[in-house]
Amino acid sequence: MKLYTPPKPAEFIPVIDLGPSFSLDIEDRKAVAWEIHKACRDTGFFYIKNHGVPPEVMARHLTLAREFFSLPPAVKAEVEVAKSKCTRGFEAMAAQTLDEGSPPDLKEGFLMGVDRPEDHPDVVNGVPNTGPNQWPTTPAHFKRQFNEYMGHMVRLGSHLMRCIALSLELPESYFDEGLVDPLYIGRMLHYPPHPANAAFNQLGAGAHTDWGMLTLLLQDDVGGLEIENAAGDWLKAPYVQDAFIINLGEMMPVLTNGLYHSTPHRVLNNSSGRDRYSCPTFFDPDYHYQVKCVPTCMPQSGEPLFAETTVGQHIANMYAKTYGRAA
Ligand SMILES: O=C(O)CCC(=O)C(=O)O
Ligand SMILES: [Fe+2]
Repeated sequence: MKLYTPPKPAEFIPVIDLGPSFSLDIEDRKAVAWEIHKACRDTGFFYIKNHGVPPEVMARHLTLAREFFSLPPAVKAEVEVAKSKCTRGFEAMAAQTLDEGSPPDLKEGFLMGVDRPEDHPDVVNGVPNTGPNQWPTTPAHFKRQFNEYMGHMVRLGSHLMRCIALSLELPESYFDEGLVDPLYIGRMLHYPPHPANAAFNQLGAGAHTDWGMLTLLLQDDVGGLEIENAAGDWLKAPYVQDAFIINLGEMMPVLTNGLYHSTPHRVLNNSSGRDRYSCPTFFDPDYHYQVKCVPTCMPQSGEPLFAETTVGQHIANMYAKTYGRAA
């Protein structure tokens, strides 16, 4: 039975100490799962501390983003997404429009994901967004360091999915079958200071919800991320030292019959003269995983609110939609 009902829309984003979730004592793990449960039903956004990723790994990854984006435009263009069949590489400024109807986003980015060689059966069979990554040759350590960071993200994402299973009163291993070969996308983003001549309602990232299961966000101390609470008020999601921000993508309401929220968010770099860098990881079960209502959230009617889908189909639809708009 789930007694908790949010009394009113959140006015702040909780910071959850993930430390006890690594304990051998199930009661410790359940205590963290309960905090996650409340946050997922309320803001759909939370910070995590004591997550096991060393602070120097986080700092180094942000430095890597700064190094990459400061390369000359022609060098970045050598690996532009247009040269990839699976949306990997450099995303030019204003290549994406996250909020339909708004002007394109004032950000540039870099995307990598699960690396599949051209002769992999999924690539041969035309599975969307599947294939090889495109790596820049400078900085020389870019690929190695990015992959190392993603190792941390995959471990943390898998751990969080076990916490989320527990938070839904499911066995902790409930999602494991979809996490043998998870579908991850690592992104780096650069938001210049908001220009005075920006178009009407043009932001760094337009209001949107994320598409997948979990987003694990590393941001620098410039700030600019905002999230919409249930009352429709926009809250700032400021920098919290050594913390990641976790939010839920659109697959989570499907899993939970709407109990857990996929919260709209946006970015505006209103700092005076500082560039903002952020590194989201989109973490999903494997391409073929069926996303459907879990038993503990199934309504009595037996008919959940959302149609089931597969991870891959959903992600492919979203790429087509948001990059198509800017094009
Ligand atoms: O840059 C950020 O803080 C958020 C980026 C974001 O929302 C996204 O890439 O989906
Ligand atoms: Fe997002």
